[in-house]
Amino acid sequence: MGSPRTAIGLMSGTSMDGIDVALVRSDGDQIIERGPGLFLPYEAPFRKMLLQGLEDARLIEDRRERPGGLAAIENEITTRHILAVDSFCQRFSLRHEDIDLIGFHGQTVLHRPKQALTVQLGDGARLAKETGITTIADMRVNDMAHGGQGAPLVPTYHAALAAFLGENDHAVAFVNIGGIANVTFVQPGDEPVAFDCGPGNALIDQWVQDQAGIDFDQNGTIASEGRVVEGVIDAYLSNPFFAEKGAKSLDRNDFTLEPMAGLELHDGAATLAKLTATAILKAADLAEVRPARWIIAGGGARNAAILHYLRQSAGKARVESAEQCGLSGDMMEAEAWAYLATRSFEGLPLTWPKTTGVSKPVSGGVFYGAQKA
Ligand SMILES: Nc1ncnc2c1ncn2[C@@H]1O[C@H](COP(=O)(O)OP(=O)(O)OP(=O)(O)O)[C@@H](O)[C@H]1O
Ligand SMILES: CC(=O)N[C@H]1[C@@H]2OC[C@@H](O2)[C@@H](O)[C@@H]1O[C@H](C)C(=O)O
Repeated sequence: MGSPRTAIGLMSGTSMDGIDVALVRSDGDQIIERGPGLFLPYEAPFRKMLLQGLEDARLIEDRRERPGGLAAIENEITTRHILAVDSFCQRFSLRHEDIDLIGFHGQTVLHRPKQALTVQLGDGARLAKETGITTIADMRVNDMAHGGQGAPLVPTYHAALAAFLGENDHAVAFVNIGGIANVTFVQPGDEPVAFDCGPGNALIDQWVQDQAGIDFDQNGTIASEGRVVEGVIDAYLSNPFFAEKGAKSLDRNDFTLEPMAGLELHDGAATLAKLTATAILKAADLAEVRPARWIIAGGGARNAAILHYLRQSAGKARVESAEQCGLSGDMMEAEAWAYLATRSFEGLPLTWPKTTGVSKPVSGGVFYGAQKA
C-alpha cells in the first residue's frame, strides 16, 4: 500500500439537502483515522434550483453537456464546495496544506446505467485551483467505461469499516439510506457484494412535501402515526427492479409517487417507510447472504419508523444505527469519498464485478493538481 494521506471527502447526495465534508486518513487500504465531519445545508431556494436542474438534465446525451440552467448551477455548486472546504478547515483549525487530497463527488443530476451515462455537476479543476488541494473527481466514470453501473462506490469503504470494527467472522450488511438506499454485504474472505436496493428518503421527502409542505419526516414522527397500506407496497415491489439479481443502480427519478394516489399523509409516510425497510431486507435474499448485523447509515437512519420496520422483520440479526457501532451515519459517504481519493491516488481498485458489475476490478477518478492561483 501507499503512504498514509489525509483526505477530505465532499458529498452532495441525491437528497440534495446540503454538503457533507469529512476527513479520513488512510494509505488506501486501512483506515488510520476517521473524522471530523461537517454538514453545510442548502437553503430552500438553492434546493429548488437543483430540482429544476434534474429536469434540465433529462436532455443530456453526453455527460459534458450542460443544457438549460445547468452551467450556472454547476458554477454555484463548485463555489459552495470551495466555501465548504474553507469552513471545514476553519472549524477544525486545519490549514489547506494539511490536506493532501480532496475526493469530490459533485451533484448527480442524471444516472442512466443502461446508457452508460452518469452526470455529476462540479468543476474539479476550479476546486483544485481555488483550494490549492489536489482534487479527484468523477470517480464513477471509469467504472462505467468498463461496463459497471457507476454506483454504488461506497462498498470498498464499507469493507474497510468492517475491518476497522474487527468484524472478521460473519457477514455484516452496511446500509446507506440516502435519497436512494444501497446496501453492501461484507463477508469474511470474499469481495463485498453491493447494489442499490430501492427508494430511500427522496420519495418520503417528496410525499411529505406534496402533502404538507414539509421538507422531511423528522425522526419518522409522521410515519409513526400512520398505518401501512400493504397493497401499495406490493404495487411498488411488482417493479421488476426488485427481482433483478446482481449489480444494479438507480436514478433518483426511477420511482415516483404514482402508486400512492388516494393515501392520507401519515399512512403514506408509514407505507413508504415500510417499503424502504422491506426493499433493504429483500436485498439479503437476492444476494443470498444472511448478515448477523445490519449497520444503518444515511439520513434515513434517523427515521425511527424505518428502523422499527427493519427490526420487526430482520429475525435474529441485529439492526443498529452506525452511531451504535461507533461510526457516523451522517458522514459515512463523505468519509467514503475521502477514502476513495486515497485509493484512487494509489491506483487501487474502487469497484469490483460484485459491487457494480464492472468487467474487472478498476480504479478511477480524474485528477486535478493543486495550483494555487
Ligand atoms: N432527523 C431525521 N429524521 C428523518 N429523516 C431525516 C432526518 N435527518 C435527515 N433525514 C433524511 O435524510 C435525508 C438526507 O440523507 P442523506 O444525507 O443520507 O442523503 P444523501 O447523501 O443526499 O443521499 P444519497 O446517499 O442517496 O446520495 C434528508 O433529505 C431527510 O429525508
Ligand atoms: C449515481 C449516484 O449518485 N448514485 C448514488 C445514489 O445515492 C445512493 C445510491 O444512489 C448510490 O448508488 C449512490 O451514492 C453512493 C454514495 C455510492 O455511490 O456509493
